[in-house]
Amino acid sequence: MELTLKVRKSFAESFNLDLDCTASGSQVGIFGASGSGKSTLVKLIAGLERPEEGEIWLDGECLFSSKRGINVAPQRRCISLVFQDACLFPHLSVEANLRYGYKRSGVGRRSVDFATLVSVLQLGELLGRGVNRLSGGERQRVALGRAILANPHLLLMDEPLSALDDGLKLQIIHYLKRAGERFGIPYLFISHSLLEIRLMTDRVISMAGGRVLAQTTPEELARERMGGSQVGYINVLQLEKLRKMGGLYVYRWGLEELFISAGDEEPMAVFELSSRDIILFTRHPEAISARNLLKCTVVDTFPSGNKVGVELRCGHETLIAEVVVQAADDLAIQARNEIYAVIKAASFRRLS
Ligand SMILES: Nc1ncnc2c1ncn2[C@@H]1O[C@H](COP(=O)(O)OP(=O)(O)OP(=O)(O)O)[C@@H](O)[C@H]1O
Repeated sequence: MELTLKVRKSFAESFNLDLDCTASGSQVGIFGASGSGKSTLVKLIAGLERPEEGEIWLDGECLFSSKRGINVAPQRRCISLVFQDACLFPHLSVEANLRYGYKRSGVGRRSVDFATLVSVLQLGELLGRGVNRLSGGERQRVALGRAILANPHLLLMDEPLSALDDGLKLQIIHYLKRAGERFGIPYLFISHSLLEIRLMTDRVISMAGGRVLAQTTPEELARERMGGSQVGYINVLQLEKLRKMGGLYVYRWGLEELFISAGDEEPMAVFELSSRDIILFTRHPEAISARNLLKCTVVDTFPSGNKVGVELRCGHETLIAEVVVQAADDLAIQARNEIYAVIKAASFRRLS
C-alpha cells in the first residue's frame, strides 16, 4: 500500500490538521495522543470529511484533489473501516452481518472466500447468533470479518481495541494480524497506545497537534519515548509455564527461568515488564530479596529524555532496561559489558 496525504483541514479556530506524508507498507500505524487528529485523518482518508485543500492518493489512484476537483465518494474508495465500537447491524445475525460486507465487494473483486474467513477468525460457532448476544471481543471479530469480506484495498482501524480489556486485546491482535496477512489486505492501525502499535505494525507515523512528528519503526519510537514516558519501555515476554514453587510461578524464557507472582495454570502466557523495574549491577550481587537475577551482556545504550536505555542480551533474548544518566556514567555501562539484571517477581504484569 502506498498512501499519500497532502491535506489541510481546520475546525473553526480550534484545530488545524496539516499533513504532508506518504505511508508505505502493509502494516502501518498512526500514533498520537488524544486530540492529535488521528480520527480526523481516518475520516479524510475514508471520504467522511472533506479536506479544505490538498490531495489524497491510494496506490496510484487519486481519491481527492482540490485542484482537479476530484472527491471520490466513500463507497467507491474500496476502504473498509473498523472502529472502537463494532457498529454491527443489531437486527441481523452474525452471518447476515458478515454477508453484508461480502455483498459490498462486487463479484469481480472477490478474493476473500467466506468460508476461509469464517475459519481464520473462528466465527463458525457464532454464525447463527444475534449480534446482541456476543461479547465485546466476539463483536470486534465480526466487525473485522465484515470489513475484510468487502475486499478493501485498505483496512482502516481506528482504535479497534480501546474498549477491550488487556487479555482480549491480545487475542484480537492475533486475529487482526492473521487476517491481514492471510488475505493480503494492507491496514492502517490507529491508536494512542504505543504497545498496541508495536504489536500490530512495522512502520509508524506519529502525530501531534494535527502535524506529523516522525515516521519511523515502532521499536525506534518506543525507545525514543522511553525516558519521557510514565511507564518506561514495555518489554513483552512470551513465556512457557514450567511449575509452581513456593507461591510463585516459574516460567521458561529462552535459556533462563523467571519467577513470577502473577502467573496461573495456563501453559503459555504473555507478560509485560517495564524498563523501570530492572535494576542493573556490574558485579554479582549477594543476598538479594528479588527472585530474578539474570547474567546479561550489554548490546547497546541509547539516550532517551533524561534517561539512558540499555539493551541487554540474555541468552538469545533481549530486554530493555533504563537508568538515569548519572547511573550510566557511574557504572560505565557500555556495549559488550557483562551486567546483572535483577527483577522482582511482582514486577511482571500478565497481559494474556
Ligand atoms: N467535527 C468537528 N468539529 C469541530 N472540532 C472537531 C471536529 N472533529 C474533531 N474536532 C477537533 O479536532 C481535534 C482532533 O480530533 P480527532 O478526533 O481527530 O483527534 P484524535 O487524535 O482522534 O483523538 P482521540 O484519540 O481522542 O479520538 C480535537 O480537538 C477535536 O475536538
